[in-house]
Amino acid sequence: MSGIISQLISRPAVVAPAVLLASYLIYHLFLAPSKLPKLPIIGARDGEWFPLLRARWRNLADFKSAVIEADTQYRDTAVLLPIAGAGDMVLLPRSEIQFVTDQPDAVLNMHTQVLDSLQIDYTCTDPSLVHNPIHHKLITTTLTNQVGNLVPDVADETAYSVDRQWGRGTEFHELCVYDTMCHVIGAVTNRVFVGDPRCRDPELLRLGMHYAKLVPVTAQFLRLVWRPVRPLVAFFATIPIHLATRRFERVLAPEIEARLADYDARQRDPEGKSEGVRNDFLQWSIRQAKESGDPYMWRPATLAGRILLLNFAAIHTSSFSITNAILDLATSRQEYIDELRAEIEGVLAEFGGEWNKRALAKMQKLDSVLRESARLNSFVTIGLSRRVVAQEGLTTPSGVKIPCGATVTVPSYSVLQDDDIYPGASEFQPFRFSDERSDESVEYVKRAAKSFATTSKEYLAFGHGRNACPGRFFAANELKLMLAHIVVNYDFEMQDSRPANQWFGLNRVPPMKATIRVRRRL
Ligand code: HEM
Repeated sequence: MSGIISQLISRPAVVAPAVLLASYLIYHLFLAPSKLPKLPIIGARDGEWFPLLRARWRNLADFKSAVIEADTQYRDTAVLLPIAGAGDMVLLPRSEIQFVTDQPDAVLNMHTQVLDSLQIDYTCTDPSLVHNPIHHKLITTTLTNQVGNLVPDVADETAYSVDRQWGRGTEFHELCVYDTMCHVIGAVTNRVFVGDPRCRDPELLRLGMHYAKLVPVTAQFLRLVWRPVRPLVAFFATIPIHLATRRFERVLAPEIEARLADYDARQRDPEGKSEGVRNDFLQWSIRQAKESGDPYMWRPATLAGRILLLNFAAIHTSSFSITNAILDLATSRQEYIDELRAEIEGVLAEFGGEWNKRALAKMQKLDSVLRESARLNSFVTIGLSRRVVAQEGLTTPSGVKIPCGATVTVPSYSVLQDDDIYPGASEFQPFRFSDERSDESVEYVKRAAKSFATTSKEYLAFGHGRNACPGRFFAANELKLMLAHIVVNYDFEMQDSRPANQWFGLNRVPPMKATIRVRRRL
């Protein structure tokens, strides 16, 4: 064996490329001059070798400490936040949050950042769907406008699905909050995406959840792989994603084909009956695709691919939010639950027992519980991550020059946990925002700005500015209906302490194995 090795290293044809490769790696890993500004490096230790490299891995392994170090030591200055796989980001101070949201897309670009952080060209079976995300327009326009009309469907699916997951037994029984709520969110959200009965197809739901888990994990792994070999590694690493996508397309194909045939028949006979036309995302997508005149847009695979992307954007975010809210309530005080229940039952009685948009808007305590829980537990730890795309770079108000290609971000976690902004910030105060909204000494516009879906530079759970989450108005209504159904129909066995959230790379997620004991109310 040692003979073969010594033969190999004596051959110039082997040694020369090996030396070249090693030199390339050493140069790029350790010696290449950084184009980034000279700023304090979060996670680096005084006097140590290769501070940037070590900080990258240290920060990835313990991101909470990185975020806290940035906040406690450099609250008012920009710092370098190196993270293995995510690059060396420039974390701007909170005083520059508005500056970030004010920048046009031609200077700071969210889309370019998303393409890279999710490794879309590898992880998406048809990347053109993300490069041309026409479904976003439907979220901000049709979905948001239809939130009121969708309330009966969402309420119906919520009742069906929660009862299936949590049961109707009147004795206390234990269940895993995250697992059960993931199913509920999957079914209710897909009721709005693809309608009834497809939203109850267990295979469709399983694939939606599976895909939503696979994409971020695979993207995180790929970002750690050296760029020149990434296409090869991605070819194998993304096989499960592509299989899940193809299966999802197959499950949804019969529905899409039937609807396309129906759409064409209606177009041929515009005088014909219009009843029976669905009011869900798939139907809006078909109309949008047909109106575009581009047959690629109405291929069943394209339409199904867009629904799968929506599952990715909606399922985890919403499941985390509702899991957190339930855990917060079940580990708070019975009086809070009684007060919340009284509000829901009172308002519902005013509206003749019928769920509608106006009734939901009146339930300000319910809204406050969700906003407070999202504040306390937001999965967004650093936010508004945007790529500098202006060739000349970006100069911040404090004079830091950031080159084209770098990524800027802001300290969401630290802002959402700040005692000066939210007194007693580490506590769950369910009616924090409804109390502020009922303070009539404050002008109306300011009070209304405390509703769940309203973003600000101090409330970043949905991002902020032009690129803030477009699905947040729908999500807020869906989660309110869901929590209301649970609070009115189930009792919690109160727990003394809340299981802690976990940090998973850059994100903070609820304790996914946490259980509670519930019973159906008589
Ligand atoms: C409680 C649930 C949700 C939370 C906490 C949440 C949070 C977020 C956040 C933080 C962003 C990034 C914003 C930024 O960087 O400025 C985002 C983007 C996005 N969200 Fe949500 N989201 C939720 C539900 C939904 C739902 C239900 C949908 C779809 C119906 C959706 C669709 C999207 C899309 C498409 C984007 C990307 C926007 C873009 O690329 O411009 N989200 N969301």
